[in-house]
Amino acid sequence: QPGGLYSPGDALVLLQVDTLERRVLNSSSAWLVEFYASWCGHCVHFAPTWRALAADIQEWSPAVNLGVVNCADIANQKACKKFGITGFPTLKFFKAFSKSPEDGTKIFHPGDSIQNLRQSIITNLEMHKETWPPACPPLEPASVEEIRGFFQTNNVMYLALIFEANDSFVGREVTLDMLQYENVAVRRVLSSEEELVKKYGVTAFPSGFLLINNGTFSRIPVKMEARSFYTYFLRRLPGVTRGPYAPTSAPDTPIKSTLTPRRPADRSKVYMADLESALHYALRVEVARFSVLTGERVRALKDFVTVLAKYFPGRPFVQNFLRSVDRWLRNMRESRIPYSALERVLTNRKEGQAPEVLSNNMTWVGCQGSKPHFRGYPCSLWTLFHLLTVQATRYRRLGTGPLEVLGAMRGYVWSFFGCRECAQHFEGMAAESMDKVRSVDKAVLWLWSRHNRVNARLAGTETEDPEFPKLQWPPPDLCPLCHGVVNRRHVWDEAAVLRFLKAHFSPANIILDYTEPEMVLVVRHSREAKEGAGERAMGEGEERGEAEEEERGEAEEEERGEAEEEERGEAEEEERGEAEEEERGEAEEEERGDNGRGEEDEGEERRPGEPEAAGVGMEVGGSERRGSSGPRKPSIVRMNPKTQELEEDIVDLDNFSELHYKSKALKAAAVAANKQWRLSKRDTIPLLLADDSHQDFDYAAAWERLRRRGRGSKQLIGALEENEGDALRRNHWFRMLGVGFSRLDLSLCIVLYFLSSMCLLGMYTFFRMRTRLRKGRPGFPTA
Ligand SMILES: Cc1cc2nc3c(=O)[nH]c(=O)nc-3n(C[C@H](O)[C@H](O)[C@H](O)COP(=O)(O)OP(=O)(O)OC[C@H]3O[C@@H](n4cnc5c(N)ncnc54)[C@H](O)[C@@H]3O)c2cc1C
Repeated sequence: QPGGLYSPGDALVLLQVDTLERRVLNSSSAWLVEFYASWCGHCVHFAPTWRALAADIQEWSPAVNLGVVNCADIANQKACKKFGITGFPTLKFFKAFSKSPEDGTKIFHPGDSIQNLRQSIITNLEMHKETWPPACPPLEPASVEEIRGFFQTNNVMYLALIFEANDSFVGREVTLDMLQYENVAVRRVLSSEEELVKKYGVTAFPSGFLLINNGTFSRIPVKMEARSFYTYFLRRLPGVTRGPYAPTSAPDTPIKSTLTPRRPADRSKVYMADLESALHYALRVEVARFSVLTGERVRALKDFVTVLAKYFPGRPFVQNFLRSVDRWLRNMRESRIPYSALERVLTNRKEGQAPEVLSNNMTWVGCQGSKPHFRGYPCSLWTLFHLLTVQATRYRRLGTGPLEVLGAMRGYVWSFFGCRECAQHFEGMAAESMDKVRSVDKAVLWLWSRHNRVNARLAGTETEDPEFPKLQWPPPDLCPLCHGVVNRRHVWDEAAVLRFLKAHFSPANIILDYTEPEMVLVVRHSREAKEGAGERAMGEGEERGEAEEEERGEAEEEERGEAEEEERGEAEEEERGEAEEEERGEAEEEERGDNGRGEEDEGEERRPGEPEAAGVGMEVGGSERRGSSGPRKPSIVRMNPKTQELEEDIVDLDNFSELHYKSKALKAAAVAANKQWRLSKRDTIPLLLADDSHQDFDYAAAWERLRRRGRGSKQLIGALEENEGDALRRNHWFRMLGVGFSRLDLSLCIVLYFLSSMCLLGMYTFFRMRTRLRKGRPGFPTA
């Protein structure tokens, strides 16, 4: 499993999307499957136990198999959803010959002890009623009659009897341990079976007796009356051999493993790639685990998306995306939202003058771990929420109170965060003190201090990436002023910490390295959306369980989604956009006022996503952004100077992409205007400005550079040409008439033609009448 916690060397079956159902359902053995997410700290913590359990019961495999599925692997996402997995780790037991994913029953693993888990497997095996796994020996206690006629009905040399109390598992464990061995059988006998106890003179429980088919018997001579001693003794008996069963440790399909190259990252920066990956994972993977969102989850999602739409300082098309999802959710009055309906909104579809796109790539940069299972999503989620708490201090007027962002985080973590034990820990901290937070500044500090508590708890555990030790943060090299010593004890200077957090989690400190350029995203996602629509249509036929949801979702989507998007959407966008703009403007003014008074040493305030000046106590941002205002030279990629050299190509490609896309956007705007779509001044002016500023850009040369760049670029070029081709095909009718003719132009021509004809006809009639009148006059008598 690429990036997973387990490897082919472990004694368990690594299941993937293509093997999960095939292996687990309709199997002649039972299965216990761990569904995990490689980024989940508790899964990392649990992995050694699961691995050890697999090794411990490896010999039970003809009766019960142990498997694992990494649900963090996007390829497995749908399969995990189908199996009803909403949190990690989840253990599900599937009886032999289970028919559907819903047949799995959750197994709780109190204390994560191997013994508890082993016993739990036995208890579940015993639940088989009609369809007992063929390779599993009987586990129920033996009776006097069965023992009496045992050698007549069973062709074995030995019968081992384990005398034990009713609640002991030793007998059943030894039975399963020996199931692959021939010429020997094992039965447990309860201490309450008096006749047998008396017959063999049993005085201690547990104790083992060996009966041979020649009628003799003796006590099993072991140092300790325990499972491993019995098993060891029985496996070495003369004539006892291992049967033809082979342990199932090899996976069906070869493991594809792609090593992700290490991306150089600067610890003093925040990376947009991490933040966008967090958004994608949170909205399209974590939320997607629930086929239907109800009650608390609906509220939690709405709150989360609202704070994102308000405060996330993203690239414009990401902000558009978030606002559009927020608008859709706010218009949803029902307390029940099928994910299939939400999914359509979360799929990037909107192109044109205001693209709404969120990448579905997961690229970790500042959150990249030394191994794939370290860091990643949880790291990016912390980063996202720190950023949001800081952004909320900048736009106080937009906020609804000091708990707005923290409350949204609490709701999100509780309702959706896949690491369920992490969610419980966080909820514990929130319940303890979150409601005591009285200001947005205090909210920033509350999250910082609680995160440090988590860091302290996890330091030195197996979830810690050795290359990124869990320190109390920020360390002195990042913020010397944050640290002090009083009475030889370390103390935090909270005012300095707050200033540092505000600078660190500010838009100016966000680096765009490794983000996908806008145009690449738009082209790729529109293609994926089309493919996705096709797949969904096919999938609906197959996935009967989900059919109802899908249908309802589609109907709702059709009724609501499209109507809302098209009818209400535009009007609301304008209204709300303008209202928020105003509010932001006011907030900014106010904040500027505050800054003028010198309360916060933060420099000029800006709207989310706009550049800002350097913060305090650290090097923030690149020089090209500092203090810039008005139209800037187009550069959507702000490279970290350290990686600039390495990534020269990416800058070039990104610049090209942006410029090309903007020119396309301008064309789209013209088409939109012709279609009589509403384009406000606010929309068109930046587009015109953008295009003017790019007039000297040589597209032909850029295309050529792309072409020369070989295989990697071919896909992109293909996609661009395909997209371009689509547009051309759509417009060919107009192109035949010549550039610049639109439907509106043609209609105006026809109307003018009609009016001028009418005018000529009128004039003709008028002159004709006058001539007639004149001709008739001489006939009249003159005075
Ligand atoms: C809500 C929540 C609860 C969690 N609970 C658990 C749990 O109970 N058990 C478990 O094993 N894992 C838990 N995790 C995961 C764990 O906290 C880490 O996120 C994960 O181990 C990755 O660690 P990391 O080294 O990338 O740094 P993280 O702790 O994820 O930090 C990410 C980045 O934030 C910055 N940072 C670090 N500390 C602070 C701070 N105090 N204030 C501001 N910024 C900071 C640093 O730049 C750091 O690189 C939880 C995650 C979340 C989001």
